[in-house]
Amino acid sequence: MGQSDRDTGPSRRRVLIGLGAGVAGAFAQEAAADAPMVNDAPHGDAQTAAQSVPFHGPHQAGITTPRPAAGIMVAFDLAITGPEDLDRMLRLLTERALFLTQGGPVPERDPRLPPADSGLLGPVVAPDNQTITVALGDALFERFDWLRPLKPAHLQRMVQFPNDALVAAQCHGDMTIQFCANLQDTNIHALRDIMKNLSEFLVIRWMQQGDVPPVPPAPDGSTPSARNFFGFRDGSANPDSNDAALMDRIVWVGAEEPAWARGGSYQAVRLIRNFVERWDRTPLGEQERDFGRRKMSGAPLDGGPHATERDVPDYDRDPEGKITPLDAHIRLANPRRPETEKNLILRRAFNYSNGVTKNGQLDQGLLFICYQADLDAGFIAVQNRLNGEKMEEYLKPFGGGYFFALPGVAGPGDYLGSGLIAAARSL
Ligand SMILES: C=CC1=C(C)c2cc3[nH]c(cc4nc(cc5[nH]c(cc1n2)c(C)c5CCC(=O)O)C(CCC(=O)O)=C4C)c(C)c3C=C
Ligand SMILES: [Fe+2]
Repeated sequence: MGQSDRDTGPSRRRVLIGLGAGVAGAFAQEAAADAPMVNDAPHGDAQTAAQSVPFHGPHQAGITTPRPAAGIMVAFDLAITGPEDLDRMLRLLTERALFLTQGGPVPERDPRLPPADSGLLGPVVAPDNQTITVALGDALFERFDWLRPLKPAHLQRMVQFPNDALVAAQCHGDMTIQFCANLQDTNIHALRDIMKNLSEFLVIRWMQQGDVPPVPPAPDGSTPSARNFFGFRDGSANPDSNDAALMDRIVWVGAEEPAWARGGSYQAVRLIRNFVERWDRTPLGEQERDFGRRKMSGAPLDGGPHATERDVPDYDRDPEGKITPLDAHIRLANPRRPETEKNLILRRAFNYSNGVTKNGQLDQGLLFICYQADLDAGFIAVQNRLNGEKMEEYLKPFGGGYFFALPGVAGPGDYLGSGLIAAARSL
């Protein structure tokens, strides 16, 4: 939807109809015309449509930038043979991502040609908080002799954890693009634009859409975390993404990686089905013990009646797990010991709802995405601690993979992966 489409409201109709009859008739008509009509578009918001996230910088947007309401993770296989193809693909992708994230008018073309744009957002593409985050997979590095020596130190193929039932067609890939925006249509528009403009290079392998329900601010002005499909607040204990020094330590890779990779981050993606029917039949107390938090407030179990999700659990005072079970999700995920500080990860998940399974059950779950500076010490270590958790009874991971999110695009002359291409050419 373009800017002009979003601002069109019922007032135009009121003016037109009000011109016709006598005063009373006109008044009645005006009131009726003011009432919303069945196919009026839901009201867009010009302010949120105009929100844009800077594209240039040392890191890609869409990792530590605030997560908007809609996301799509798309994994591609790439039709490339040599560094020249990869170079052309990445330059073109950068060009499209810059336009799509910053917005602007769609070029007009000779009507005998296909239009330049799908038209989904109208004649002017609004940025709508769009971010486009590009990551490369282990499969791509392993396929080519000219890329293998440049593979980031921790990048590897995702292997099955004990509770997984991985579906081959929904795992791995050469590249992912994470699309995030205020509206899902904005993401779909961006995906279609990229598919059209890079059709010679891209084949979609799998994709998953997801959403985060918008949450009104709390009375004290703070923003509570959104709820996942188990009804629990999700994100409470995420590390502070505004703390640049912390992000340098836990999210962005540094000197231990090949020079081209610095400023990038490891992306772990997991498609995790939630057995929501079974969950909804589980007693509240058991649900709360499984997570280690109160369902309504999100507070840790050892907090008092006024505790909030921002309170920090004190496991030292509960060594036997009498209040927060030792196998509660949050206690396993982050035991809060000095030696587990190195396992911190930045989570950026979305809820997904894919309709109904062949067995007639709701197909809902979590599009789990996290970023870290070290994949082994991050996602893999945390998942290994979670293996066997009580929550597994309600979870079935079936897809995803490990990828490396490229460093940012420094400025107008630069492009995504330029350092990797330069390194490949100098091998
Ligand atoms: C391997 C990493 C993790 C996976 C996979 C994962 C799946 C998963 N999580 C929830 C719901 C919640 N997770 C919460 C906290 C939490 N989860 C992880 C890691 C993984 N979760 C971490 C590191 C943490 C933080 C722990 C801490 O620091 O205390 C919470 C509590 C609220 C919060 O902190 O976000 C919920 C709720 C689901 C439903 C799920 C799979 C579907
Ligand atoms: Fe979790």
